[in-house]
Amino acid sequence: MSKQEIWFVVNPFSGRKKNHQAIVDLIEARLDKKKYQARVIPTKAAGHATELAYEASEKKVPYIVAMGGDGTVNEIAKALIGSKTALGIMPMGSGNGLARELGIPMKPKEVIEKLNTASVQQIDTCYVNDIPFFCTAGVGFDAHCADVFSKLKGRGLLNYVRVGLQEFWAYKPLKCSFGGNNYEAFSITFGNARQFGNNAFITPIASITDGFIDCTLLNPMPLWEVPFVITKLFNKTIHESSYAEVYRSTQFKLKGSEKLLIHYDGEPLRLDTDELKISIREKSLRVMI
Ligand SMILES: Nc1ncnc2c1ncn2[C@@H]1O[C@H](COP(=O)(O)OP(=O)(O)OP(=O)(O)O)[C@@H](O)[C@H]1O
Repeated sequence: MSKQEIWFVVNPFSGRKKNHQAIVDLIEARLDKKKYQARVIPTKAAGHATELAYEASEKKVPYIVAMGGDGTVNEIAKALIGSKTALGIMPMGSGNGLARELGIPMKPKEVIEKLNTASVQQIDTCYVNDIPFFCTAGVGFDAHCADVFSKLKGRGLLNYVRVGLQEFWAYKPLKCSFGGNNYEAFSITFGNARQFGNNAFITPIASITDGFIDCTLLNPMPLWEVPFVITKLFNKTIHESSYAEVYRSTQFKLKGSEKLLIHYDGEPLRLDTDELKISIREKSLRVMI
């Protein structure tokens, strides 16, 4: 059997205090050399991973592994939509949403073992306007926190929780019209996958292969209810909360009262429009599992 090319695209700045070189050494030592011919490529700047993924796809490289956090995964995955090149993930970030959703282990040694016997599956891709996302995207409190979080030096779940608690006090609900109703919503999240990352299941009954987008709208809640809602977020029952409204469709539209701040796979972005269209392209991304 001829060897198959596999590229490891490494974001050297991903993760907190991660030893990227030690993981590269582990890949060289443990990746099945009879099966794969590996190439390790560090990114030079934001956006470089997307260029490399387009190049891999054009050159018909069968596999490209994103070695980084959800930002790097998103950069690579968006270039592979509709391509024959399959995405692998070596999780290095703090959320690792898509990796967790696909059952990819968090320990590098176990990831390499899994890559050695990997099969390829096709998953759906969602879009917020024309921006692809693979786990979740949304507006409201989560987008606001993603924006605050992106300006911090510290990463990790603890910092997310800190930002969330700090921002809750001053947060003003999002005025918007959605599904024919006017809302002042705490947050509205669209899920291709079930979780934000960190095993926080915001759309817990979503499936990444069903051709549908799940939506969880959270209505404003008093502070004393927050611990109960957070518990539901982590034990996959937020859809049963009395503050939640859940919807499933192949398309959603939303109109805000000003230019919208969104997050897509945890990356914040201020749009130039007050309108959102969420859509889906079924089974459009090949992933290694
Ligand atoms: N060489 C580079 N120099 C500067 N920025 C880079 C480089 N390579 C990638 N990036 C950018 O770094 C951003 C964050 O990367 P990534 O999500 O992989 O790590 P992370 O922030 O540690 O993970 P998480 O968001 O899960 O905490 C990405 O949006 C990407 O554009």
